[in-house]
Amino acid sequence: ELHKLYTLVYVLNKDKTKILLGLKKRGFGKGRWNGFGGKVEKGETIEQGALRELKEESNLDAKNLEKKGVIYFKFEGDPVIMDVHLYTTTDVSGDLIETDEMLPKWYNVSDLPYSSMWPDDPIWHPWFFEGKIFTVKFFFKADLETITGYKHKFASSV
Ligand SMILES: CN1CCN(c2cc(NC3CC3)nc(N)n2)CC1
Repeated sequence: ELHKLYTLVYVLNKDKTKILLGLKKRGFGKGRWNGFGGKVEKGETIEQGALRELKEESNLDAKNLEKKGVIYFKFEGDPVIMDVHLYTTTDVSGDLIETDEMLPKWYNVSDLPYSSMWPDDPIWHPWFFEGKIFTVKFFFKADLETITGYKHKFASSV
């Protein structure tokens, strides 16, 4: 099928009590808090794309990224599936800045602003915070709000 590759990077503090989110200021997902990421471009690996987007959107350099999963999104009436490759890191350098794309803010992982996040987040976040490696496929209505179903698998690697 038709798949378009995207990345999503969550930066956590060393004791994993806090997570860095960004408020998307324009484009797809404008007005929602999310991790950092974007499209994977020709000529780069998915991981290189994740590092590039983190740097572009937050000015942070991740020393290494841990692959945590792949989230597939199918939207009613759209044949193209979004493959969102999920990474995490606790090892970043550089000065966090607000960019044209993102307003950054550290959140307690116990108190995330789910009403201003994508509706799928509360479904897969528990698996992510439990350190599981997973794939999940969401079926959305065209309104980008209504989830008509999802199917997930736990994996040893993705
Ligand atoms: C480059 N970005 C990364 C993040 N991403 C999404 C999407 C998403 N839900 C889909 C219904 C839209 N949920 C989260 N948490 N992130 C879209 C592409």
